Amino acid sequence: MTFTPVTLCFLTREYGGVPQVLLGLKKTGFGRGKIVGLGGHVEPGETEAEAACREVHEESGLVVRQQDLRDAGLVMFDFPARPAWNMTTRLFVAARWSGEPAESAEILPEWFDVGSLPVDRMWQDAAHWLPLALQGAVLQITVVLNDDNETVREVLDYTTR
Ligand SMILES: Nc1[nH]c(=O)nc2c1ncn2[C@H]1C[C@H](O)[C@@H](COP(=O)(O)OP(=O)(O)OP(=O)(O)O)O1
Repeated sequence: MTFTPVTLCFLTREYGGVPQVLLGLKKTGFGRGKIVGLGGHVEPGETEAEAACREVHEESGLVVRQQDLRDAGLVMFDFPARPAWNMTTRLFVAARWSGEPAESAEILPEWFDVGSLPVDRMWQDAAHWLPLALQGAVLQITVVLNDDNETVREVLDYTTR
C-alpha cells in the first residue's frame, strides 16, 4: 500500500510569555475548511526538510531554514476506506524563522496558544499527536481513520521517546 510522503511544519513563538504555534485555515484542496499545520507534498527529488521549508514559504511567506527544523517524528494517516489518501507525514517544529505570516491562496495563517489548540476545528486526530509533538516528543504514530474519513478509529502509538 502506498503512503504519499508529506510534511507538516509547526512554527512556534512566545507571545507575552505564552507559547504559541502557527496554524492556518485551509482554504483549498485536502482538508479545506479545517485549521491545519503548514505543509504539503514532498516533491520528487526533494528532501522532507526542503519540502517543509518550501511549503512554509509558499503558504505563509515566512522563511525557515532547514537547520532550524526539529524533527518531531512521523505520523501515518491511514484511510482504509480511501487508500488514495494515505499519507506518511514528517513532522517538524521550528522556533526560529523570519518574516511576518501572510495569507496565501491556500492558507490563512493564525497564531494559537499551545495550551488551547483549536482541536474542534482541526482534523479530529490532531488532538492525539499535536500536543505531544509541541512538547518535544519524537513521534512514531499511526492514525487509522473511520470509514467517514474524518473520525478516528484508532491511534497506534509506537513512540519511544
Ligand atoms: N488525518 C489528518 N490529520 C491532519 O492533521 N493532517 C492531515 C491528515 N491527513 C492529511 N493531513 C495533512 C498532511 C498534509 O500536510 C496535508 C495534505 O497536503 P496538501 O495540503 O499539500 O494537500 P493539497 O490537496 O492542498 O495539495 P498541494 O498543496 O497541491 O500539495 O494534509
